[in-house]
Amino acid sequence: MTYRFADLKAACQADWQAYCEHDFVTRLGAGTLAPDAFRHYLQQDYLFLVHFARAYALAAYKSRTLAELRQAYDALRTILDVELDLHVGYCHEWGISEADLATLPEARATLAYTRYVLDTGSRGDLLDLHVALAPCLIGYGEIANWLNAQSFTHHEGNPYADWIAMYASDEFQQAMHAETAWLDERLATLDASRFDQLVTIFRDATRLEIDFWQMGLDQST
Ligand SMILES: Cc1ncc(CN)c(N)n1
Repeated sequence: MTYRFADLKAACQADWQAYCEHDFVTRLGAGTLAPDAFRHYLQQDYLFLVHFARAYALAAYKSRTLAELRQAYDALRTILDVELDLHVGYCHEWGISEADLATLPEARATLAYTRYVLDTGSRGDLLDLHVALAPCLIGYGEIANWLNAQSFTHHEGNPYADWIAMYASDEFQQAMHAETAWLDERLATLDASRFDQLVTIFRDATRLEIDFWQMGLDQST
């Protein structure tokens, strides 16, 4: 059998759907999410993105070729210069200053997810690390597309419209497609036992994304 990224999702179908169609997501689309829940999510997501950037620094360290090194470098630069910059600006609009962000305590869901990704990358190889990062990069792109296709999603006057637009943007969508293509190429060479190892990583990371949404909804720390 020749594996593709779609096979990872199919192996974790229920978890993937619970992540992509979580209540936090549907309320974002409908514009009914409690502002305090979104604010809490934004704060924790800042911490998440800092560790996400570190994960790409780890990807650089794990690289074996110049192409892999460049891929990690480009991703790290995009997170720092685009996603984190946009995020800090977005936090500002929601009344959260950079000084607040610098002193935030880390919620347990943030700690669990980010350290899981870093640990998976530390003990495994570059593919393990990319699979642990896939729910993040590919998931948010799919979520934005799914929201844009739902009749309950409001674009006019929705306070979360900018957030959806950020992940539906050409830049983010291109990064998502490039990552899917990279994974398709790597997964195609694997045997069943290696693929099963990666399913475990992908499922764990997807479940940790679900917990991250829930942390936002519950405003848990
Ligand atoms: C928790 C989480 N997962 C994914 C993304 C998209 N990079 C994000 N900003 N935050």
